[in-house]
Amino acid sequence: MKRGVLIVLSGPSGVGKGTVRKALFEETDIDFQYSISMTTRNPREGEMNGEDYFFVTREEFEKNIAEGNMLEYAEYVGNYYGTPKTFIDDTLASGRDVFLEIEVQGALQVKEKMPEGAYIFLTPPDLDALKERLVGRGTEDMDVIDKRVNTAASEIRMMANYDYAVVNDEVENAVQRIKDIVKVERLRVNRVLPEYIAMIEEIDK
Ligand SMILES: Nc1nc2c(ncn2[C@@H]2O[C@H](COP(=O)(O)OP(=O)(O)O)[C@@H](O)[C@H]2O)c(=O)[nH]1
Ligand SMILES: Nc1ncnc2c1ncn2[C@@H]1O[C@H](COP(=O)(O)OP(=O)(O)O)[C@@H](O)[C@H]1O
Repeated sequence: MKRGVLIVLSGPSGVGKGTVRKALFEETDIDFQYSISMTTRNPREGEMNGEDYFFVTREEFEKNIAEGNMLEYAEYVGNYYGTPKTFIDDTLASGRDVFLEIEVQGALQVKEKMPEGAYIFLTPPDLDALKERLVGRGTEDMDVIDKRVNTAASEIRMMANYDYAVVNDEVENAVQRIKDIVKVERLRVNRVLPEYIAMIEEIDK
């Protein structure tokens, strides 16, 4: 059976990953399964357990790491964030596309394990715009914002390790660029896979 495409959207905090992802999921012509991450950070106002994140204690998170349940995890500005493994494996195996929205260290860990995915780095037009977005969102204190902006400077250097870079100037533009990338990835998978299967069948004869 055809495997789903793994789409990984990453980039610095405040660049607009969540905003772009939500806009993308509102498009009617896409059908991605969103991977809900696990985190030890506190829920923000309006966030729901099991919808935005699985909110857990540090002990619970460390137990999941020890039991090998995480595809990847990272410690980011004092909290753990990670991707539960089973959902990804099962969903891809069932032929559906999976969408991950994670920070840079985690995305690069996934790339090591699953290089066949489409790795997209969402970048701000510039660092001033990034800081303005974090301040404008108003969900973190100034010292956390400064830490996130400092982290962003080193994250942006990792852009070269991705397959695609998308500038989030306007949300609609970023959404369209990601849709175009997924079209290309589907073509790539659908072109390579039948040839590969034919080759295996030939060898098996
Ligand atoms: N490695 C990793 N990073 C994640 C995961 N889930 C979310 N993140 C990232 O962790 C960072 C902090 O997330 P959060 O506190 O929700 O802030 P926000 O994404 O800036 O709104 C962001 O860059 C997220 O994309 C995950 O499962 N694994
Ligand atoms: N293209 C854009 N132009 C201007 N502001 C944006 C854009 N994309 C997102 N934002 C704003 O920037 C802030 C951070 O966006 P968010 O999606 O929470 O980022 P992330 O998930 O990457 O941390 C939010 O207040 C959001 O409304």
